[in-house]
Amino acid sequence: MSWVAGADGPWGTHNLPYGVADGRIVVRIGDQVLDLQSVLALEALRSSTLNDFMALGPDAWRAVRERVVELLTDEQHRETVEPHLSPLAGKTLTLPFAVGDYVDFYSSEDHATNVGKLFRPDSPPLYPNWKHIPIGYHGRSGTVVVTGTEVKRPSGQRKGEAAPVFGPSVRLDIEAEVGFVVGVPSAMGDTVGVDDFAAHVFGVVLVNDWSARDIQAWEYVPLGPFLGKSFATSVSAWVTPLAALATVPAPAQDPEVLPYLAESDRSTYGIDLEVDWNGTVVSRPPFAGMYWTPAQQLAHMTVNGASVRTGDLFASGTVSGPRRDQTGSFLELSWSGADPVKLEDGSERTFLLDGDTVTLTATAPGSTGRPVVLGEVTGTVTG
Ligand SMILES: O=C(O)/C=C/C(=O)CC(=O)CC(=O)O
Ligand SMILES: [Ca+2]
Ligand SMILES: [Mg+2]
Repeated sequence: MSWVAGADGPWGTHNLPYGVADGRIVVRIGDQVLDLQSVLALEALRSSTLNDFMALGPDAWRAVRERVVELLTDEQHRETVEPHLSPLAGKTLTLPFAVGDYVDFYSSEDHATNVGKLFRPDSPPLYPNWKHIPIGYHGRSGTVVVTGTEVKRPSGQRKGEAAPVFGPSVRLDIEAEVGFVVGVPSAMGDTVGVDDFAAHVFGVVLVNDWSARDIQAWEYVPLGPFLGKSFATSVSAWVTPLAALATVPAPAQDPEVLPYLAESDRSTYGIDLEVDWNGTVVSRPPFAGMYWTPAQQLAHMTVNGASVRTGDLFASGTVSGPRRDQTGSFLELSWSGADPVKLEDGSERTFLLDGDTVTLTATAPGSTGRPVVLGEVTGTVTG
């Protein structure tokens, strides 16, 4: 048991996510943060991003985590460590890592099926490739922003009656996703095997991949997502290390995948998300049901010899479950606007209005048996 007040809650020593508060690397414990460079003699922690630390790899990550648990648990360290704890309230949390490349997948069968039906009503919802290849695209890392950053409604082209129309998006949406942060890079020409995920990936963030459906629907043929998604992607301020999370079995795949995607132990994380729209929980997307696992995504992303770098972010794709109240986008939740969502304040919504706030939260089974809370990601839309 930790000597820190509040450590018996969800932010105990079983969790210990990493972040950057007032420009310094910290871990969260209860409602406080521990300044790591003050208590650990590790050069990589003298930084305002996690990148140097993440590049050190699993042995260093494990050693630091074990030492921090010891410092916060063993009463003999209290006197030296306590001065380096301070309240989280009032601190400025910045993007915890310098984002390298950003890739976004499309790995929920339910989401892909729903979007297929809504965007391409005259074709089968899943293309024949979908169960053979983790579909994804390269996004815009320069517009990945930390939770709390306002999101300005994008303008762009959308389909009109006779000619395209230009103006602010009228179908602004969210995508509730789980993001994976690369720590250990790979060399160009090398591949990362499907069983080598934990040797490269440092941790997990929550992601909101804001999406302008009207811009997207007009522009995506034939090359895929572009300006409808590149204006903002929000991530949580806390990176939950993989070590904090328990693994759970991933869904079986049929047909059998190619050997480079075949995992010896097919597992994922039991991350249960909640989507809150202006104070009303409208959806609870279950990550564990995703068809393609993050290990398969990383293997696929590098199978052509493309390297990954420290700070690369790859997101799962919208997390949707089979039920309407488990969908990770408002496109699905409102069935493209046909079925408005009622909020607790009595108002109705289809897509986002200016002033709306969306907050994604999540919990997951933890590696010690205690549940882990992930850092939230929130954003308010401005006109
Ligand atoms: O199927 C399409 O044309 C488009 C799909 C998406 O918008 C999904 C996307 O960005 C990937 C994901 O988040 O699942
Ligand atoms: Ca997405
Ligand atoms: Mg985006």
